[in-house]
Amino acid sequence: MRLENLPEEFVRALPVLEKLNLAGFETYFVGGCVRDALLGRAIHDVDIATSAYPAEVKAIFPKTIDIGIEHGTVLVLMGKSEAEHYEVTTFRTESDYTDYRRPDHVDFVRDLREDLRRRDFTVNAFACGADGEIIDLFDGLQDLQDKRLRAVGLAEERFNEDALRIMRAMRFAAALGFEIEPMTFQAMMSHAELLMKISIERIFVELDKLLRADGWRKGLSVLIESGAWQYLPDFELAGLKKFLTVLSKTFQFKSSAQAWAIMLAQFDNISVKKYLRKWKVSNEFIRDVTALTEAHQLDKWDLASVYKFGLATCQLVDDWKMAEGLKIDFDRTVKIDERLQIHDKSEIVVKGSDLIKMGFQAGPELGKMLAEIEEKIVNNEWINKREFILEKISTVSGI
Ligand SMILES: Nc1ccn([C@@H]2O[C@H](COP(=O)(O)OP(=O)(O)OP(=O)(O)O)[C@@H](O)[C@H]2O)c(=O)n1
Repeated sequence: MRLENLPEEFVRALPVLEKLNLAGFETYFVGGCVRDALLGRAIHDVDIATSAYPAEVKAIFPKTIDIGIEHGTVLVLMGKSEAEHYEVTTFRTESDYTDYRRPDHVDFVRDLREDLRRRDFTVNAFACGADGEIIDLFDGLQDLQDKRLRAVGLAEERFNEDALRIMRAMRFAAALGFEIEPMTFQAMMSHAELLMKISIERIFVELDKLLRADGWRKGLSVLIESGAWQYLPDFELAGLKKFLTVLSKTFQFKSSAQAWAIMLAQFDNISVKKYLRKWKVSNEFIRDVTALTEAHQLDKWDLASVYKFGLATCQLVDDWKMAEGLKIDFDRTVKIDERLQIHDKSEIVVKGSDLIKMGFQAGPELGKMLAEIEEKIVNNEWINKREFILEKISTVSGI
């Protein structure tokens, strides 16, 4: 089968393939980009695989960067400004995964088949030549047509090599709307425990992508049915099942923080902060999820709460509450935000130094005064104008 119209991302990368081909090396587009091209989906990264060894790739292109040379990957810089760059990886086999996540070493090979057979799923194991010809050694095209996710070769072997693939399977089921082929699913169940060997950061990335996918309910159902949920930090079966039922049928998460906040809201008695620390996510992410969780507990927005959480967070909470079946007045939230004179402390025209000049002592009293000014401005009791505020302060404090 031939891809008649190469996607624009492939066309741009063609000079890389052509140069390598001309030098006598077999070279293909591989992996997820070919899958997405066949499905007509957006292409994120264009991955290129070649029979040329890294030193040979480097000899062909004037500008390269060694980004993972021990794994056979060289970054090739193209175009006038070198703005375009492509990962070019030598065909390789990987041997002995004693830790279930990283190969003990990789061997470079000249044979494309060797490279493709170590890949996770048949729909991720295509190669596509410069002419658009699809190489499909494992019946991936049939699986693509039947919307089936199937491991390449023996599923147990693929999951033993890298247990993260168990999470990838449910993520692809969610993103592509595919069913997981029974033998592959069996192997997911029997190997789920290996997820404990995988770094929590990598698992987070997959679970997060799953939640952001159109078919997140399907992905979560696979997480539950495969038993894999038991190997994620303190996951609760009852909470997960509830999560599948509390939102309107067609609901899609608008941000990762929103997805995690809603999921964790279904778990009994957890501290969001403590819980997310186990996932080793950034402080910023913890802050975002905590804010959504807190804001969700409020009944109605007012000037102070819209100021505290910010319009974007309030709108995500409105969206969440609507999905829970509540009647929401989205305009009201915007209008409250529009009535705010400031959206951040830094916008207050009077500073601590002004108060010190007026005779205030630096210290807790000054802090209290500044907080009071902020509160009065937020509630529109005071105008955020210098003379107005200074006048008010001298009246209040008698200075
Ligand atoms: N644990 C993994 C990760 C990746 N791959 C192979 O490497 C390719 C590229 O991996 P990656 O970029 O992580 O995923 P994609 O399949 O490209 O999907 P996406 O870009 O949507 O994440 C995959 O298609 C697959 O062939 C694999 O076999 N096993």
